[in-house]
Amino acid sequence: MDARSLWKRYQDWLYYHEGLGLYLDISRMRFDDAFVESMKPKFAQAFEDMKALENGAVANPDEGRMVGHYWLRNPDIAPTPELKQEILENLSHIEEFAQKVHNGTVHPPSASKFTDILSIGIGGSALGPQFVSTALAPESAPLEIHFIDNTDPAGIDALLNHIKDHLATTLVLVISKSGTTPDTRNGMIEVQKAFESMNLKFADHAVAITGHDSALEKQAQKENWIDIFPMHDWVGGRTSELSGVGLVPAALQGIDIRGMLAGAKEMDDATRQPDLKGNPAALLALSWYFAGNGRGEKDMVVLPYKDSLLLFSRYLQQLVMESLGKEKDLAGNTVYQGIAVYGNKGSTDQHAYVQQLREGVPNFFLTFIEVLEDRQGHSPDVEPGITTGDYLLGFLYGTREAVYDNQRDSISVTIPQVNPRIVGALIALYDRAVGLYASLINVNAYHQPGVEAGKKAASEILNLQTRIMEVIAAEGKPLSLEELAEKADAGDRIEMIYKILRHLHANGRQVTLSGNLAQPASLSVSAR
Ligand SMILES: O=P(O)(O)OC[C@H]1O[C@](O)(CO)[C@@H](O)[C@@H]1O
Repeated sequence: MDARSLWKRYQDWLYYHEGLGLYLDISRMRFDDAFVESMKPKFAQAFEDMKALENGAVANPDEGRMVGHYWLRNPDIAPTPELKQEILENLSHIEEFAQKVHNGTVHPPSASKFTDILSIGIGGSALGPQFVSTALAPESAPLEIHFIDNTDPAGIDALLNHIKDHLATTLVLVISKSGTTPDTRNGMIEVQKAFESMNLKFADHAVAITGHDSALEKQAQKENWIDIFPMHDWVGGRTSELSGVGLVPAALQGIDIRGMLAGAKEMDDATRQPDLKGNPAALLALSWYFAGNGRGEKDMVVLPYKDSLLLFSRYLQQLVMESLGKEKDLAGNTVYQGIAVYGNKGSTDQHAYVQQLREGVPNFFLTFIEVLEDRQGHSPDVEPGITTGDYLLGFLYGTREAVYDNQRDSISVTIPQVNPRIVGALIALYDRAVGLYASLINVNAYHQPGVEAGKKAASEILNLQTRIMEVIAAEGKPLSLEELAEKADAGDRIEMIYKILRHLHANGRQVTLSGNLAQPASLSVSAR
């Protein structure tokens, strides 16, 4: 297409949200009118599905749950007055709590104010708060936030070491919808022990954000933690940033949570429109469908050209991949759906993998995110009449052009600045795009059955560890791996037994491995 036709196509397909000052440009996705026509019936259905979902249909049929994250930003559309009331009360609860922490009404036993937050959670109970903190936490936030989002002992040590001088004034948020996620529970137990080792009472520092009646809620009640915020049954982990999960940490950091909710509501209003061209989420879903033939054949590379949006791609990775990556569709057919998402930020990534994007395997499409405001305040020239921000713009559009010229498609989202309203709007834009796309490909976007298999297998490995340790202790003499497997009644798990022993041995735990490490079958194991 020549430059003039592209300019026309740009204008034909440009979406602009006046209130938010947000632009969406899908002109560099090479679909034609026939494709758009062919998608219209699917979109008509997707808009209907979304309407039903917002009205309280059981849109997550496997788990028998409603899907209500849209109600959080507009309680007036909650399906019952009780739910509306609950949402409003929770919001006031969050704001009052943050205010009490800020003014010292809620304070640690040994100091007048909390200074730090330690947030323990994983997946949807971490990614949103991490993204929002990086994007929006003010320079001198009333509390500085830190995260434990893994069951990595060295990672926990590094974090605890970093905040040890502030532990006495640290407020701990334990965030888990299920209240049973082992990674989160492990982090919590290690943090509890760190408090005890400094003669600090953990309960006086702890807040739970969790589902009703969960093990975590019960523990918090029994131990009389500072406070408990609910996670609703009808809000999924990956769409929970605008529930207590994201709002409690954000409010504590002094981030304008009403602004985030307002931006999300404005975007929800725009993406509710049953009009393909006038609905930015539908335009995204259309583009994703086109890129990957509705089968996720191309990966989504997300490149925000702004450091503060670095974690947006990681946030979207869970939102998109956990929602769309499904083996079965809603009719039970095997479909192996999904869209792979990766990316960090521009222009940084141009010096990492953009070489391959420009010239290598054409198995992706790009999403550029441009922020119009360079910085607050004046930018000095780095060359006559040219600033660092001009360079960033040049690199973004240079890359867009270079990849397009080589048959690689891209979407561009342009926002005026990174502020709470816009961040809320971006979250809402992608929530809806994922919901619509899921409807186009007929999958349940709101469950995650695949994650359970890994969790179950992990728990079997831990049981196996307990079993073999019992055998080793009872035996009192060296055993070959074969003998151990047989005695533990796990003849088919010999490789796993070897790996458990290797790990225990490397950490100086209860076992000693003798023999040739290069030949696992030659090893024998005894109690240390
Ligand atoms: O909030 P929870 O229940 O601890 O779950 C954390 C994450 O784990 C998952 O269930 C996947 O294992 C995600 O869907 C969720 O966001």
